[in-house]
Amino acid sequence: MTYTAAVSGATGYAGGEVLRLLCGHPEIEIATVTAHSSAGQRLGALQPHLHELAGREVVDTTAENLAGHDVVFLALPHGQSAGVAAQLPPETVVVDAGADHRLESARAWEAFYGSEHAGAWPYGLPELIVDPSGRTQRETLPGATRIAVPGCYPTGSLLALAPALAAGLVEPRDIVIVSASGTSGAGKAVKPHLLGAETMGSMSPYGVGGGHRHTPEIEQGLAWAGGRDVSLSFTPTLAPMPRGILTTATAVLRPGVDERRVREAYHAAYGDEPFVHLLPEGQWPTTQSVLGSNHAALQLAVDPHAGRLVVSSVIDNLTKGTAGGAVQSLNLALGLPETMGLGGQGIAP
Ligand SMILES: NC(=O)C1=CN([C@@H]2O[C@H](COP(=O)(O)OP(=O)(O)OC[C@H]3O[C@@H](n4cnc5c(N)ncnc54)[C@H](OP(=O)(O)O)[C@@H]3O)[C@@H](O)[C@H]2O)C=CC1
Ligand SMILES: CC(=O)N[C@@H](CCC(=O)OP(=O)(O)O)C(=O)O
Repeated sequence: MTYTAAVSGATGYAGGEVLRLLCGHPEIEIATVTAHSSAGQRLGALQPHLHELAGREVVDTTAENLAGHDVVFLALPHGQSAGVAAQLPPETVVVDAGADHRLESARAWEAFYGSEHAGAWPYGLPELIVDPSGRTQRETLPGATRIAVPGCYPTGSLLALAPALAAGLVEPRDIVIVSASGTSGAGKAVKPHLLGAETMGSMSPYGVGGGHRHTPEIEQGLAWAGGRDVSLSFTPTLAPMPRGILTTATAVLRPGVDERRVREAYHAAYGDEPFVHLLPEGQWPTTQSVLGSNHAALQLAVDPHAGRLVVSSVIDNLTKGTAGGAVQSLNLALGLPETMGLGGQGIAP
């Protein structure tokens, strides 16, 4: 059976990546592409890399234009998805790349986003361990008709630390996470600090001091993984590259835990995963190796001097960090093979 899909935010970075992946998905037919200010234009003028779809007309993001599809992807600015989704029938599978339905805590939502909480949906990170028996979200997504795709930094951070927390190898408090992201993470809308002249050959932190809105989302996911009372310091940085996120996460080791035990836990968590790879010992991940693919690569070490576990992960913020994660979760929701349409490898050099 082929499913019809509408993709909203089709002219943006996240929507464009959803479309790129759907062009290679054998069971999804792209029926409608929507946006807002660019409605009426041809997609080829705005997403010139999507050759197959160049002639498609972009229409406005309205409930009428999104109606009648089996699947609707939302890749809209924060706060825009909830209103649109509420107008879609419950049987339509809605996959939201935005943040509107990621957080269970209304308090955290209001504190970090400053608007009314629209309620949480099933969270779309299939590899995430959600209870002490080691169950993953793979068991919770089949049949879901609403999916909240994780933020890009939370994807890299949760993949880095969830196995250690789930196995009780590290303390849930005093976690430190630093991530470097390519500038596409900020979207296409023009922002003065993201102009090429400002970002080329330069790196800078932002959202420093616990202010970034992904902090509660990472805490939530790590708490599901087994942390409870998780507290962390998260610092994002902008890196002079279009795509990719390198996350380095450290956590205090519980007494007596050595690197062999940690490595065993990560092998157990990810050994059979199609998209998450613990690299051979001594090989550290590079963002280049995952660009354009739905893969994540990790490496870990124990720092005996600091008594900390150090894990580095890499993802492509637009693929595993958004559109690839969205398609992976959609496949599970529809009962399709999880990897369908996601066969792409990284690109090099
Ligand atoms: N970039 C990334 O790496 C990631 C992004 N996301 C999330 O995906 C969503 C989209 O982000 P991104 O693609 O980067 O942003 P962009 O700025 O690149 O794209 C935004 C898209 O939304 C459309 N849009 C803007 N305002 C409205 C509106 N009022 N109604 C309908 N459509 C509107 C734009 O269309 P038009 O230009 O025609 O107005 C455009 O298609 C965000 O929620 C973001 O947080 C999630 C993870 C990672
Ligand atoms: C480099 C950069 O600016 N990145 C974005 C995060 C992108 C992402 O995952 O965003 P959502 O939670 O908005 O979906 C930021 O820090 O705001």
